[in-house]
Amino acid sequence: MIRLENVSKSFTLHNQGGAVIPVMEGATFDVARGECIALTGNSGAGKSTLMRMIYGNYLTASGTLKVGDVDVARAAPREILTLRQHTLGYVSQFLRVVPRVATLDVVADPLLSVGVARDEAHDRARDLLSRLNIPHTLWSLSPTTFSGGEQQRVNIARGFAHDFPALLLDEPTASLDPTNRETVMGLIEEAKARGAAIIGIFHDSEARMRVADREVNVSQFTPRRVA
Ligand SMILES: Nc1ncnc2c1ncn2[C@@H]1O[C@H](COP(=O)(O)OP(=O)(O)OP(=O)(O)O)[C@@H](O)[C@H]1O
Repeated sequence: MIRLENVSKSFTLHNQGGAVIPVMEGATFDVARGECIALTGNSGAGKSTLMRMIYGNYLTASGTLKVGDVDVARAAPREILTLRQHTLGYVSQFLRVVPRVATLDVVADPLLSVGVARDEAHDRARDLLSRLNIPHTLWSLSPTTFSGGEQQRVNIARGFAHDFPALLLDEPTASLDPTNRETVMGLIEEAKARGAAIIGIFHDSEARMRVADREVNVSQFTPRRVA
């Protein structure tokens, strides 16, 4: 479902004399449907960079980076938007809060945008918000004023609302209490069971061992720096 072949990337620091910093070289691996792989490696190895490349936030210098049939390394912006709408979900650590939109609509939005009927989308959103222990009284309010933990859980609910065939998870259990952590582990296991291909960064090693089928150590793709 997700296939990387010889993917490389460098950053050009325009404000520092155009210095070019290679950060990724020859990244090659794939993720099958129903499989979860964990990106590991030292701090600075390039885990977040790789996730952002797969999501199309960072340009890929060379190689192929396929999600389904789409080569993200070469796709036009419009194709990437369609991919994000239908195929590739991303649960980041923080919610990008849209002012004045009710929490229920924030969570239902990914479903509404792929044409799911309003009632069905709201039922799914209610179910997720209940499972993630967001009090009923908050559902009609914008999450703007919610606590950090509540915003994180709203973000997770939104990320799991649509059954994306491929999912990127950036520290999905970070700073959750044990009950909510368990719920998120359950959501990941359900996504795997329905056939989602998942790539995650899990600093929580227990979570990683439980849900990941394999680890891919990104340090092997970090270019060697010549001293
Ligand atoms: N926007 C950017 N501009 C320039 N360099 C960057 C940029 N983003 C990341 N880097 C560099 O790319 C390398 C990889 O960073 P990245 O954040 O992907 O590592 P990581 O493995 O996710 O680390 P951590 O576990 O600490 O989050 C680092 O050397 C970092 O300085």
